[in-house]
Amino acid sequence: MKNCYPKIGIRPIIDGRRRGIRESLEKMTMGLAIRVAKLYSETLYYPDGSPIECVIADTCIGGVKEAADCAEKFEREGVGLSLSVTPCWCYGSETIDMNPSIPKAIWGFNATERPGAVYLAAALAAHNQKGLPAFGIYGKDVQDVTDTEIPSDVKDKLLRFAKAGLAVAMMRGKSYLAIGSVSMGIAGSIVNPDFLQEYLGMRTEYVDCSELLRRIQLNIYDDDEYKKALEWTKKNCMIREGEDYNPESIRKTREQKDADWEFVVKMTIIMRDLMFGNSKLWDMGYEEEAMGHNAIVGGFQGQRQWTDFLPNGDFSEAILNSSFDWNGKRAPIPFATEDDHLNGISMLFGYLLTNRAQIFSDVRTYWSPEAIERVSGWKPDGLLSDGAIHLINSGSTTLDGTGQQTDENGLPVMKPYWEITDEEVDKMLQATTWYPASLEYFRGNGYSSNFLTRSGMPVTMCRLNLVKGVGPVLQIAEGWTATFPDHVFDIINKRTDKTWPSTFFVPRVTGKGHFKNVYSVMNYWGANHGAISYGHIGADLISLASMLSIPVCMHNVEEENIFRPSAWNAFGSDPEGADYRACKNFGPLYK
Ligand SMILES: C[C@H](O)[C@@H](O)[C@@H](O)C(=O)CO
Ligand SMILES: [Mn+2]
Repeated sequence: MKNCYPKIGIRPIIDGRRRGIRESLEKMTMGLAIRVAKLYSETLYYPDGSPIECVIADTCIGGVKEAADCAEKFEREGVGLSLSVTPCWCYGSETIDMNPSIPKAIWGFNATERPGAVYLAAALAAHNQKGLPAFGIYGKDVQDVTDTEIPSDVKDKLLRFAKAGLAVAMMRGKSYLAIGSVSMGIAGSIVNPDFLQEYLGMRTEYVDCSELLRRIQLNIYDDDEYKKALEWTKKNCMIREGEDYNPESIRKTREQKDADWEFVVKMTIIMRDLMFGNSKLWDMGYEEEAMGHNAIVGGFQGQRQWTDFLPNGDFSEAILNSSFDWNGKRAPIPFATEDDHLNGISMLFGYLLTNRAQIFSDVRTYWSPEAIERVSGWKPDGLLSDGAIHLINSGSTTLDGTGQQTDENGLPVMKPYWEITDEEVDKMLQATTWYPASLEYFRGNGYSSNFLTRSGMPVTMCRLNLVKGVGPVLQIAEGWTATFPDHVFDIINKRTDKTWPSTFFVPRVTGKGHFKNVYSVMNYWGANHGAISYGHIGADLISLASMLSIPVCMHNVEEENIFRPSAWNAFGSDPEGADYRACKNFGPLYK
């Protein structure tokens, strides 16, 4: 099946003067475009694991007619972002990409024989004057005009721009599927269709939770898949059902517990079908249900009306967010607990930038070194010497968050699904215990995944918040996962919800501002949830936020890695304030 992901459009720009100049530059200019396309298709992947596709303009672009022909080709071919490349002087506003809704960048080759950098500056000035933000890429070192290498500083920027631009293009036109309504007054679960529409180009689809019940009661799911899923769940999850910590007086019977397992497996299939549709339902005569909601991310209210009498969504959310299920390894599905769409979208950002599963967590407790020592007698050292933030949540924590995948050096990692081995899938399942839900919270039972994330993974926690009068803002904290010695964890774990998965997060601190210390990161976090991605992806998130006109209110990314459209430089020399002013000036992409 041919994928319909957006492509990267590459525009070789040339000096239009015939009878000498243009002819002498054709090969070199087209060569640059071909080399960038090669870099992209060899380095970047779509969420299904297939290589990124590029479309190069049919001719070099020396003037407006060729720019228009290229725009027409890009439209036809489904281009979602464009990169212009040139080694020479060309004609600024006559050649730039004028499509206002796709991210744009220009690479001006740094050679001196022909002035690519002069074009870059002229074209960026034209972009800024016309209110069409574009990223400028200019290598630090002069290259020979015959040099076919792309220097590493240029590569970094080319890739950062492409990853962020592809994320913008991939979410556009898709839906957030809200199953249920507002959970326990959590502001992030007041799903905001204007934000999704104007900033992300996305729809909001709402489905009442009763749709899950209808499909369960009327058997509107693929029964063959259900049987297969239940077998798999028996073999891989039910055998790791944890001890029932509930008071004996309210414990469920074995029969009830087994029925609850069957129920949560059905819920998982139905939630996925609601998001993406399922052709099997068409064959069963449910043509409308077979279509799904064209979702790319979703969330489930759960608490309280549903969980007060029916099994909770913990199993379903954890499995949807993982890189595998009973059908084998597959792309993880960003899915938010408590229908916190702001965390769901934060997860979507991380997912689209990395192709990796995302951890959803409550940002629960700051454990200071003093408090750790007081309760456990153990004095934290090393990574933990300034304490840690305990991330924990009943539902959506992906099983990839166990940290049971390893890289070539044996270090814990969360990989794109196509790089995960079957053995690693087994390890993730083995590291997870499924506890009967805490019935005081979840009267309807369900099963919560429990594990402790392995220490030493570089991770980035991010979070979108909506602030009246400002709009969306993004916060970003890069850091690492950490663990305590077993006896210390045991003490800490028993003080909290011991049926839930735990990740201890130590942000990289800077000694000042929001990142003064670990405490300040917790203290300045803007909501009860965070989305955690593998890797230090703060710089990619910053580029993505700037494309979407979302200011970043808190981050710990080194200044030299911050890459925003050139116009941002015209809003003052304090980068954070300039970001706010630029985002306000350009406004949401789809307004
Ligand atoms: C069981 C509780 O209601 C939790 O779900 C609650 O602490 C939260 O997760 C709040 O985000
Ligand atoms: Mn929560």
